[in-house]
Amino acid sequence: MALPIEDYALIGDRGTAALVGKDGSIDWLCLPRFDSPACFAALLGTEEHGRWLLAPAEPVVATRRRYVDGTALLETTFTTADGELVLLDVMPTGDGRADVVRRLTCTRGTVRVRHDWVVRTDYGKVRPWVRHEEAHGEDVVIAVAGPDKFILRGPRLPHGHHGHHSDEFELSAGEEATFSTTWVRSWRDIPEPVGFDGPIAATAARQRAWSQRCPDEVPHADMVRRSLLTLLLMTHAETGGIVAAPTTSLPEDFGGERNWDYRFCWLRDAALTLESLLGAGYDTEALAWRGWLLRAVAGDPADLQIMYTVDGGRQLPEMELPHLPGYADSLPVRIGNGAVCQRQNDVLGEVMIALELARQAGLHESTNSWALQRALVDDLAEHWGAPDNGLWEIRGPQRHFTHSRVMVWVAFDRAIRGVEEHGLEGPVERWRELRDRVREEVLEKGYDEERGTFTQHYDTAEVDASLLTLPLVGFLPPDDPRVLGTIDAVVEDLMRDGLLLRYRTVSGVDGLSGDEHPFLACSFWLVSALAAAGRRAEAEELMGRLCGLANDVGLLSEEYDVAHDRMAGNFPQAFSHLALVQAALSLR
Ligand SMILES: OC[C@H]1O[C@H](O[C@H]2O[C@H](CO)[C@@H](O)[C@H](O)[C@H]2O)[C@H](O)[C@@H](O)[C@@H]1O
Repeated sequence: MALPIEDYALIGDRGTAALVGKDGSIDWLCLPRFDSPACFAALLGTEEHGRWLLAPAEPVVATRRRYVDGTALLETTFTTADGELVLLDVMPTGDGRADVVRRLTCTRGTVRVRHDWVVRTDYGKVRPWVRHEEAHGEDVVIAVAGPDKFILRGPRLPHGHHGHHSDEFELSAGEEATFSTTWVRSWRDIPEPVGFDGPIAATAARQRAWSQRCPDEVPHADMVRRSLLTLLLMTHAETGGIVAAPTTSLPEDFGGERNWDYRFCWLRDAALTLESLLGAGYDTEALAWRGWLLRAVAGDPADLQIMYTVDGGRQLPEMELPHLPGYADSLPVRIGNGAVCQRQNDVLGEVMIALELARQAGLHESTNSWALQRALVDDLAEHWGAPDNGLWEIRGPQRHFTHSRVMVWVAFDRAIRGVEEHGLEGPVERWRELRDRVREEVLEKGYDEERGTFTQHYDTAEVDASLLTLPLVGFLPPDDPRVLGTIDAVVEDLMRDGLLLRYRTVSGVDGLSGDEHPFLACSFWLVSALAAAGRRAEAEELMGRLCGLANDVGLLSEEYDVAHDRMAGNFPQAFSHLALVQAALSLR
């Protein structure tokens, strides 16, 4: 059975990523790309669905974990009655290969080690054909199924028994053993061994250089650095696409149906990630993402999707995997995401903010990029009044969501700034007229005079945590009474155990059964809104609490179940980490 979500840590090579449990088991890995079928899927089932365990065979009395300073090299230290074993987990980056390298070092006494290599392709469904073979002068274990070939190397290889490759051996103080799993297409030759010291040192150096660029004076600098590094691991190195999370179907509601696949690039999440990176001074990364964006959305603006695959592909049909029992019996397990077909009118506003910030940071606006923005804004000018599914991707009837409409205002506003402040060309008069019209409409239909708050959509008295972003995007000043009233109403209606829900599910707006837990990004938005409104002490207190919810290696999931003190939803989630960075910057 899978561990609590917070007991996992992330390793990755910027093509894909794995979740390593505190127990030394890799329970989630999709190779070679984030959205490839998993070969280790125990996270959503049992060890029969694939995992790779290296850990003491004897009872463990204590486990400590950390990332090696400023890197994503994961070090897990197990203490047993007879000794201490350190496990270093790494996925080397920058070499175009797909390897997971695991080094065991016994640092004290003697430790008996358990090794269990269970490869199951197609998300735990298919048992590959496994054999021992000699390659490049050494014995290896090879697992082949369809298009995939996995090669296990190490000083002592496990033997097959009932579909598991298992072994036990002893390590004494000063001894070490390094194992690797390499993925290649099944028709390719077995590659050379990955090596250890060179690739690992190069990976560590690249990651450390990235972390060190984060300014020291940012509040909660360690958490911000870890967040930025986590966002880097979720950015596909070759294409610049940023996935929302490396997992699918970690539940928002334990035992419920709110299980979604996040291994794709949302324009919203990616744009917000970029905003955080630019805010923290990581300017050049904007170029890679802009390149991804221009390729993904190229074509008729009417065909714009709200999400794409990491290479900009448009097909991500949602389907269920009935062979998987789900994390904590949360069914269905889904792959693909039906929200791809939704209308979400906020998205262009988020994209326009990110591109405007890139301009402000001095990144040259290419003719192609601005022409694309103009075309997208012109298309929005035709359809901005349509109801939509909103940023929460509700599956109930479409509505006139206030946040979406404000983000339409933002799209026109940032297009106008392109002309006014950066000398770009466009129909600025028309955009100004539209911007004013949208604003008037929002103030008239999206504001509840009686309660003194903005509302979730035009036909409700409910509020929504997304309304906290209104001052952050410049729609109204942060100390405007309507903003202050909205902060109070959101806190009054949506605060649960000190954290914010996105909205009240009992209103039925999302068309789903069950409930969900507080959404961490919303709680970080509250920090930013409070800080902007001058309520600094409250903002700092909440920020401290939120940072304290991160797991022992500084990672956050999408939601937090305060009553049971556990993480919920996909993990780690870009939305939570990028909002953490933005909140920290707002406290600067
Ligand atoms: O809660 C229902 C929706 O949940 C997912 O969407 C959420 O995650 C997205 C990626 O981080 C984010 O962009 C969005 O704002 C969130 O609501 C899921 O992807 C949807 O299919 C689902 O309807």
